[in-house]
Amino acid sequence: RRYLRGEEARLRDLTRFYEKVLSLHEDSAVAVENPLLAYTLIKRLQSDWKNVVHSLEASENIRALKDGYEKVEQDLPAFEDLEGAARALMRLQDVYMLNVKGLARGVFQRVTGSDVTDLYSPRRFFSLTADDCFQVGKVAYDMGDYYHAIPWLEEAVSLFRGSYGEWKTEDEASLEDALDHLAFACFQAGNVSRALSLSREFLLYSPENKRVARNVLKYERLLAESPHQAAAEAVIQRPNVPHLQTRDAYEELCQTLGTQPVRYQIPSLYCSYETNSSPYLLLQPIRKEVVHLQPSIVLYHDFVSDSEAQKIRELAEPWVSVPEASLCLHMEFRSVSAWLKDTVDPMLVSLDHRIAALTGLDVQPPYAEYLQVVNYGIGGHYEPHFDHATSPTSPLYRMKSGNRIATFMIYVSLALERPGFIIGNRRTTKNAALFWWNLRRNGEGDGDTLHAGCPVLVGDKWVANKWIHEYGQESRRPCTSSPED
Ligand SMILES: O=C(O)CCC(=O)C(=O)O
Ligand SMILES: [Fe+2]
Repeated sequence: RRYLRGEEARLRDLTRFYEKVLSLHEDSAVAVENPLLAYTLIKRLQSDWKNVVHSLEASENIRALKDGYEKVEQDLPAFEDLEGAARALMRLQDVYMLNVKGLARGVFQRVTGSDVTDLYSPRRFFSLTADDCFQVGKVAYDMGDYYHAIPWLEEAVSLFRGSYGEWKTEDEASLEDALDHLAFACFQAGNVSRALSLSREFLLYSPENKRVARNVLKYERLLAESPHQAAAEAVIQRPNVPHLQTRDAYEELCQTLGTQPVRYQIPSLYCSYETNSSPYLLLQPIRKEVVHLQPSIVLYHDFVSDSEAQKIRELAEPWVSVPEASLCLHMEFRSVSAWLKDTVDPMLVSLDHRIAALTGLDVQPPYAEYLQVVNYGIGGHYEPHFDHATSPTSPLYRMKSGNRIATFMIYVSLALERPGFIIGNRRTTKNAALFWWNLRRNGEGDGDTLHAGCPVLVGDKWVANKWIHEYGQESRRPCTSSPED
């Protein structure tokens, strides 16, 4: 703003000078007749113009702009952050089957066959520019991921075509860049005829580009050698990511967001007011919902109040919202966590009491970990995992209190509109807590407790984990030798 103000003032001053000169030259005969005018004409030509032309104001203005930028530059997102944010968009696109065309236009639609579902309707409409789309495509392109690169570059090409000739200073790319990248991505994906037509279009704008001209010849030769390529509709696979076996189930759960509970059909899934025979809960039982049997998963509704949930966030915020952990760190796979020791606030002690009363377990350190508060940003997720250690060398054993026997997870907030966690076919609600056993009674990990946090589509999401360990629970949850138990 300061730069613009400076430049506007400079241009105003130049305009004033120019108009003054114009008006003095309106009647050129008078200029030489009046000695004052004659003097100022000579002065103008000798000195005024020189001062105007050699004025340093323009360069001083731009220098100040650059200096100001350089001062904050190291605090600005780095290229990795941009890559991370682009990958976060691509993850949302995959997991929620969002249509790229729609995303670029600002709508979050899942298109499956003839079904169109709106997953999120922003309060304020916002769409992407050609250059925005190009950058997402370029991140995928640079990783050799043509599956994602192609639809984003296609959007970029079509938007650049629509605004051809309107150069924007902030843009990194142009129609030519987008055509060039898209052509190569299509070639890599096996669609030679498409690569050819895009490269020809490129040459219309930059006929002197030798590299692309050579590519055109190469594509023409390839097509002449095997004409069937012309009709080949390339189907590229999504690049492999870890957890391939579980990925389909994970994504399907994230997409369907759970269906209605089926407890009507299964009487053993019931609701109750839970006191667990604890005097602590006698006057204020907690609403318990058994959501799954094997493994046993229990949901405690309104386990925390709104003000407790708010307090948990406030206590964790200084750790998760340090400047460098802002939006950049939160986007993509990132989640940021804080460990809250009981001494930090008396509310944490009362949460511990409530957890102990409900579960009947000892949650004093070292039998349980400090409360871990996790904040996920947009695209933030937690891939399918176990909470318990699956290897004897796991750092979890450093507490010398055994493995994580159970998880008590509190939903401090849900991502706006999109719940982030689904148990089987059921989704959780804010302020609720989930409890499940990670280990069987014989101490072995329960392979059926594999779980995940779906990518956050909108806003951010907070959860708090209390991990309870094996030691200290010997008489509270006695072991058996039966592997079924
Ligand atoms: O955030 C979620 O929904 C799941 C978190 C989780 O599983 C964990 O923190 O271990
Ligand atoms: Fe977990």
